[in-house]
Amino acid sequence: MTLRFTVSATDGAARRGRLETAHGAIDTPAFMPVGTAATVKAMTPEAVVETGAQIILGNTYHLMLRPSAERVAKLGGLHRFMNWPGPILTDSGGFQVMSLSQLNKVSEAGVSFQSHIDGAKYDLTPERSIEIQHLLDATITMQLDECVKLPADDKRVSEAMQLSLRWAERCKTAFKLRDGYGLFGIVQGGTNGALREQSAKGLIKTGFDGYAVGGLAVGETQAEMFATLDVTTPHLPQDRPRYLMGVGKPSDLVGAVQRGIDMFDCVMPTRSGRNGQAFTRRGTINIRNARHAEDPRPIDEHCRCPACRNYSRAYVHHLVRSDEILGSMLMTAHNLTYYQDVMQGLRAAIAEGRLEAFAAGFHAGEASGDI
Ligand SMILES: C=CCOC(=O)Nc1nc2cc3[nH]c(NC)nc3cc2c(=O)[nH]1
Ligand SMILES: [Zn+2]
Repeated sequence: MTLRFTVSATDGAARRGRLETAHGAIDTPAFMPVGTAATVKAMTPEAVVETGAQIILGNTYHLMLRPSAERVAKLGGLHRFMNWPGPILTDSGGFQVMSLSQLNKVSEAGVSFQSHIDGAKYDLTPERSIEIQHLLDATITMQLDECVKLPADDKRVSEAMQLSLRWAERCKTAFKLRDGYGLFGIVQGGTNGALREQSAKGLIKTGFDGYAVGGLAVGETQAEMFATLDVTTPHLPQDRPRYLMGVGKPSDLVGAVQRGIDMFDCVMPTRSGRNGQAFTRRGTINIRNARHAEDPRPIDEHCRCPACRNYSRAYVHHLVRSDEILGSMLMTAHNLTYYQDVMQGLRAAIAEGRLEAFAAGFHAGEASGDI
């Protein structure tokens, strides 16, 4: 095994773990800020470290188009290029090809598409995706998969899941084994328990360093997402990390950790932060709302972030309303800090066997309003 994952405590299906990689260790459950174009938008690497994040996500689709994987490799790889010293997980590009590119077509060979930037044509095969992620020097590489938007009929979901299994094999064959680097398979199967079990068993037979749960947060309800996790994670190995992609809002994180998920990534804290949405222990506020225009209090008086330590809601309201760059910086730092504090709370609660009480307190806080 090239990635060492140890579970130090469990509480129900939840696990407190640690993943050792070539670029540093990750305490799980962990949230990965999204660094799409080799940057976590509006944040320097130092600011990202200060939030408590240990690992970030890079997007293969964006980087292969601009500046290209070959150029990043020539410049020493993604860690050097963006001065991020810790682990980086890169996606395989498949999901973003389907959601961002034009004229994309899926075949047994892979996905062909035209760049949304300049219309240039690309063929992304499992082998090329692995090669691109190798050129980026990704710490954790993701298999190329086919994710189906929900709702979809079982036949469609089953075909995509079987294709993803065949691509998983090809990715494993193409992946260069290096100590401290890993390759994750992706479980597909929509909200269908039998298809999820078949996918999990197929991936385990091939063997991966970690297992992602794909095909969720694509239009289903939170209840459907949780129900799918309930019939998926029990089939996954206890001694390997589980990664739920594209999730989510804070209550998604709490519920998914309770169902055995160890890793997350989501654009919500960064993207919605730039749009004025601030996450707090008592729910979310939109700082653009007029009621904050003269509020001298910080966004969250318990928060340790640069925004809450040094600025009023009134000032951040002014910055965001004025579309000032500092507004994006402060909102992003706040939201990422809040997300990391939720993860830290979950890790401590699992270690001390009080996850249920933590979750109850979390939900009570979110429902309390008066923010
Ligand atoms: C992202 C890391 C590695 O992912 C892949 O290489 N492929 C992949 N990405 C996804 C991303 C998702 N975002 C959401 N909601 C915002 N749902 C998603 C589902 C998938 C998926 O099924 N596969
Ligand atoms: Zn804050």
